[in-house]
Amino acid sequence: METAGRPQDAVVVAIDGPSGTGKSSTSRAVATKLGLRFLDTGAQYRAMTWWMLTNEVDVDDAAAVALASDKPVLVSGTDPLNPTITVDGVDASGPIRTQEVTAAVSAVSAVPEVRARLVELQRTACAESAAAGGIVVEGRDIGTTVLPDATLKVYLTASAQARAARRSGELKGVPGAGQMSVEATREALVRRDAADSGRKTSPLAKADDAIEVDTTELSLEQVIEAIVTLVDEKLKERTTG
Ligand SMILES: Nc1ncnc2c1ncn2[C@@H]1O[C@H](COP(=O)(O)OP(=O)(O)O)[C@@H](O)[C@H]1O
Ligand SMILES: Nc1ccn([C@@H]2O[C@H](COP(=O)(O)OP(=O)(O)O)[C@@H](O)[C@H]2O)c(=O)n1
Repeated sequence: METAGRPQDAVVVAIDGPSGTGKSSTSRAVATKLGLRFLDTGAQYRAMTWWMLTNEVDVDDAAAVALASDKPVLVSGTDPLNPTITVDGVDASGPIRTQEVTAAVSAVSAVPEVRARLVELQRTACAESAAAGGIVVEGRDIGTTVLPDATLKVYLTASAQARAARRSGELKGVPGAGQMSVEATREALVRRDAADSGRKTSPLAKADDAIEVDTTELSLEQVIEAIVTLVDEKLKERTTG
């Protein structure tokens, strides 16, 4: 019997965790290795935030953000080798990584109307990926809210110091991202994690059935291997019932 492409056979991997734990890099690599699609939901919240800033919506005015939240047309390309994001047809992959967007994104992502809109896009991307075998989706609330029936849920952690060192190393190569010391980067990411964990709607949280992986002492390659192994184990459980 032909089973490929059936939604119930698709592999859905949810990867959540705070900033700099390695969600994007590991998710892309896992999706590439397993031949799955890839979705960076943080990029969508960043794109929404960029649109608000560009259109002079006060990001601290939740009512104004809510009112504008259905205006931007966001499109995410889910090829892990070339993930893309456009806003109103314009490539937003560069502008969404600036410090201005990073500083404003937690306020925008706390607005329930923004979340409702983006969660719908995320579930649609997941449903569309079934024909390709499935998807790796990364963010803050994928296992708890967006895809509670995911095949595998992983919650990545790492010490704040390790995360800050990784992030500030990475930002050195991004034009327009601005330069910050490791200490300033650490303070900014701890502040953002607190805002993301403390919001009312769908906060950053580990799902009860997520497997926690502390990446502080692991190389990127080790984290990728660990997650591929966890997916394999889940698929074996499926076939053995
Ligand atoms: N296990 C790891 N060890 C060392 N560096 C890592 C590890 N995982 C990710 N990185 C690096 O840390 C930076 C942030 O990773 P990223 O995947 O963007 O994290 P997140 O999506 O959780 O914010 C990137 O430069 C990435 O290459
Ligand atoms: N599923 C998600 C993903 C991101 N976000 C928000 O989007 C922001 C940016 O996410 P990101 O994944 O690009 O953050 P980094 O850790 O990569 O800098 C987060 O700080 C959250 O405020 C969210 O609320 N829910």
